[in-house]
Amino acid sequence: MSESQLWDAVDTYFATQLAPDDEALEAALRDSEAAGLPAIAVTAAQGKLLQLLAQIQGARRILEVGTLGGYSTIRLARALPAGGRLISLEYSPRHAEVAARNIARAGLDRLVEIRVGAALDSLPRLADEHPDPFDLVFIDADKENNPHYVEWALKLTRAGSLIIVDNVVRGGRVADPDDTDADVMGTRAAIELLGSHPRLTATAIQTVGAKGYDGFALARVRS
Ligand SMILES: C[S@@+](CC[C@H](N)C(=O)[O-])C[C@H]1O[C@@H](n2cnc3c(N)ncnc32)[C@H](O)[C@@H]1O
Repeated sequence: MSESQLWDAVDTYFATQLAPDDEALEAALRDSEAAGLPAIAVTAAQGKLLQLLAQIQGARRILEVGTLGGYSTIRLARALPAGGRLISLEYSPRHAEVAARNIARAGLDRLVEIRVGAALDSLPRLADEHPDPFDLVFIDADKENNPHYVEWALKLTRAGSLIIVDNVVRGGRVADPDDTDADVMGTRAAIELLGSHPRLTATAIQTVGAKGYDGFALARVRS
């Protein structure tokens, strides 16, 4: 068995025991695949981690950047109490359409709003509405804009809010200062911002699993 097959087998075991997909999550993945969306949603175990983090956080308001087919959106929205709210920003109208159906099937459409467009256009519009602060922000879209998304997350949160940035390892390239790939540079800039910003305290964790070698960063807004 190769290393990645082993990671996959252990992830499947953990997901089966601890984070099994129910009908709505399975259908979300199935319909996303049928609609030709890329298979780049978080894994089952990661989705459950997001749900647990939102629950531990007591999140009532969640902002997501990057909806895809709504798999992570469903996990996050399941952590919300009645009357909670999740706003998810998605560039692709096609992805948003598939996600909206998946979210409705999961019975979460009253809690979730998908806003279509480039997130860097949607975020200032959202800020203009002076929304109540978000308790958790999940950043999982175009990686080159990660530092901008962290900056916007800071504007839209409160002391104690949690900011999660996904896929920060870039196959290990994040540690290479000479790498000029836009996603790597965006991710490095986000990590450096998380580390240097006076209002944030953060860490990042490397992971292995069904999606191979990956990782995420976690930051708490401290003031
Ligand atoms: C990795 S996928 C999100 C996966 C999803 N969070 C999940 O785990 O189920 C990234 C998504 O971000 C969207 N995206 C890419 N660039 C974007 C942008 N500038 N603004 C908003 N969404 C964007 C892509 O269309 C894609 O659907």
